[in-house]
Amino acid sequence: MNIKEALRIYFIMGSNNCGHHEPLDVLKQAIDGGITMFQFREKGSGALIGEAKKQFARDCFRLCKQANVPFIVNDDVDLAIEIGADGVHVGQDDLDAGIVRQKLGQDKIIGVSSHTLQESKAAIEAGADYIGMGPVYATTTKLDTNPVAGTTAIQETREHFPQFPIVAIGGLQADNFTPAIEAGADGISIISAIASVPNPKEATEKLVSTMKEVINDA
Ligand SMILES: Cc1ncsc1CCOP(=O)(O)O
Ligand SMILES: C=C1C=NC(C(F)(F)F)=NC1=N
Ligand SMILES: [Mg+2]
Repeated sequence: MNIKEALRIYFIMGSNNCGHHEPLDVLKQAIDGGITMFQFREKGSGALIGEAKKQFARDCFRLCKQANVPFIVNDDVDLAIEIGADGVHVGQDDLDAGIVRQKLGQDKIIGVSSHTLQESKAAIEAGADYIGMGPVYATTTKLDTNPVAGTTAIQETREHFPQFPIVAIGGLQADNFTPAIEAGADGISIISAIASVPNPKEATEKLVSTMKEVINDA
């Protein structure tokens, strides 16, 4: 699969991000609306744990599999291995990407959060398949984000790594993500602009159509 195309509209969700609908209904609507990849990110206040988390992950994975949408697990490498996920996303304070690669093998997707050129270099050398950079704008979805970064770090990493897959994250909406793409991101990752709106399908369709205007092969 072409990772850059998978990064175009990368939906991230946990049960506590869903405002108006049952989580599985939100994911179904996002898939119907045209998301290109999904990250299962069950963390923060009220997050499911243990068997309930595992079952929710399996239910999300089933919806993604039926639609050929790659399914990535945030942080929890053991859960990813247990359910046969397509990959894992780790942050700077999680397992090193090199160790994750040893555990997952070559044919899985490994994403790493990066905030600086230095962190991007380290992630790329460790064998990451993509990096997530942000937060581009202010967000209340993740309470312990780094300071709002704008698109500078994306631009700097793009200048040093012209072809490496980069996805932007943080406060992204249909009406504000274009600068991140112009700075060099291959796609956008979204939580609240899809998960917490009254009509997730419609919101996703708007993101997809806007992305097509910005990237003509999207
Ligand atoms: C997980 C994460 N990492 C940096 S910002 C963020 C939250 C993005 O959520 P939203 O798309 O609702 O701003
Ligand atoms: C903190 C995060 C930063 N970036 C990404 C992604 F968009 F997938 F790269 N996911 C996260 N959970
Ligand atoms: Mg993490």
